[in-house]
Formats: sequence, C-alpha cells, structure tokens
Amino acid sequence: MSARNPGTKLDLEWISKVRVNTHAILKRAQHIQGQKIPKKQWQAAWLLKAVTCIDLTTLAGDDTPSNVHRLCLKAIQPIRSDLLKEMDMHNKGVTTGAVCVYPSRVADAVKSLKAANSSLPVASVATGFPAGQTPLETRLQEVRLAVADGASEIDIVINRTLAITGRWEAMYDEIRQFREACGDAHMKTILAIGELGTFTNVYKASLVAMMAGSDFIKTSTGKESVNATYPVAIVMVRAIRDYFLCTGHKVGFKPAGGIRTAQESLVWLILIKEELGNDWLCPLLFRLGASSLLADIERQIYHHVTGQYADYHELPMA
Ligand SMILES: O=C[C@H](O)COP(=O)(O)O
Repeated sequence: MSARNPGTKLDLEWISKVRVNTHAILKRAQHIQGQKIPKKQWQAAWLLKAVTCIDLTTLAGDDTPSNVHRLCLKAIQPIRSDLLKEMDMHNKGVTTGAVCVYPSRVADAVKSLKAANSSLPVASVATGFPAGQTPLETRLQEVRLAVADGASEIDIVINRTLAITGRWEAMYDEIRQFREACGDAHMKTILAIGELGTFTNVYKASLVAMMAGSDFIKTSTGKESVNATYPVAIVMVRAIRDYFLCTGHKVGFKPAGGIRTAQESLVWLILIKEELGNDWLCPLLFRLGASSLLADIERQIYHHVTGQYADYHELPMA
C-alpha cells in the first residue's frame, strides 16, 4: 500500500463552499464512456492491469471457509497459467489486489493465503456493513477484531444518517476513531453514494472522509440499489484531486458494486487515467471492488489468446 493519508483538521469552511455542477459532471461522464477502448494486445494488457486492481470479493450470508479458500486460490492465480504463458506474463506475479470478506471470514482467508505462501492482503468490511446502523462501540470493536484476525485493509461504511443530515463534525469524529482502531491497517471508507442524495453531498462526504484520514474512498457496499456509477465517480475523484492539490496526500479510489464486465473495467481505467493520471493506475491507489468481474475478464483474455470464447466451466471458479 502507498504512504498513508494522515488526514487534516476538519475544514468546515471548505465543505460549506462546495457546489457541484451536475450538468458538467454528466457531460464529462458521457465523454469518458464514449472514449475508444483499446483493442487487441493493448486491451489484453489493460485487462491484466484491471485484474491486479481487483479486490476479489465475497460478501454473502452463506460464505464458508471452503468458498473463501477457493476465492483466495483464485486471487493468487486469477488467470489460467497457460493463458498467461502465451502472453509471456506467467512469471510476472499477476494476482488480484486483495481478497475482501466479512470480518468473520478474515481468519479463514488469512489461513488460506498463508498456507499458499501468499502475502496478498486481506480486506475486511466492517462497522456494521452494509447499513452501518449499529452502536459506535460495536462498530469500533468490529474493526479491532478484524485487524486482530489479520486484515491489513479495512473497508468501513460511513454513518449515512450523519451525512444526509449534514452533521459533518460528528461524521469526521467517527471516521477518525475508525482510523485509530485500524492501527496499521489501511482504511477504505465506503460512502454508499446511492444513499447520499446529491452530487454536492457526495463531494462533501468525500472531503470529510479524506480529512479524517481515509486511505481510500469507495463508492458503495454493493448492497444499495445504486452502486458505482461513472458520474458519481467523477465527483469523488475530483474531490481526491482537490484534496491532493491542497494537502499533497494521495488518496485511493475504489468503485464497487455491480461491476461485472471486462468492458466496464476498461472504462474505469480510462476514467482514472483521464481524471487523476497514471500515478493512480496501480493497486496502491486504485481498486475495483467486485465479486463477479474476474470471470468475464478471464474470458476476454482467453479469447485474445485462442481466438475463441471459453465456456465458463473451462475457467476455474469462473
Ligand atoms: O465491495 C465490494 C462489493 O460488495 C462487490 O459488489 P458486487 O458483488 O456487486 O460485485
């Protein structure tokens, strides 16, 4: 992970001045979606880049040690080795960025990765994911337990009640406490943008989260009815850019929720390259939170290498 964001004092004056031009944001999102997607070997290279940025996720009520184990093995070897060999990428250490699980499954993931001799980070969602509607002490304790079990990245959810009612000071204080509970674990702060109402609120919540010391800001839990959308992403990455220009601290960005296709992953990479530049195009500063994206990327890579489309059963765990 990159150098951490120490955060700043809460700057309520900056927050009160925030205005977002909805029309301009929608136009920019349309422009980015209309950009030419790279083809052939360039597309394959971009897809491998996308793979290295995936937080390979399982967040289901029926998660067990065995499906978490399979997830970890897939994260270590996300693309079939014969396909990587054809691309001369078999010994380049292509893995996903991390695995992401519920707090109760962190120990399983850590054990599986350790047994496979992998140092891949384990990310845990926490703080009453997905709704965040549990008492503060419970949410803090959840962070501490996930860290104690070996999570090195914690994806916290914000208290939407505070964000929607504009109680920025209270939201800042809570996130500061989560940051402290994380210790050395890097903190990704989930805004649940589908529940924040306006672009202006999304920008303000992004700023507060960064001022409170978030290492990443993340769009969604994947459980809201609206998750990662390009317009909202533009609002968030512009907040990241402004925060960087003001403080010199680089905060990462993680779109998550409903990202399913290789084509979408390419648009996400284009968006990051255009809005934040190449520095952000790496797992240290960019992650794609997704439970079902990797299968389509591997399928497209199979097509690139063989000229044919694989059936899903031909790709392990696809
Ligand atoms: O943080 C990751 C998201 O929960 C994943 O959402 P997804 O299952 O729609 O890919």
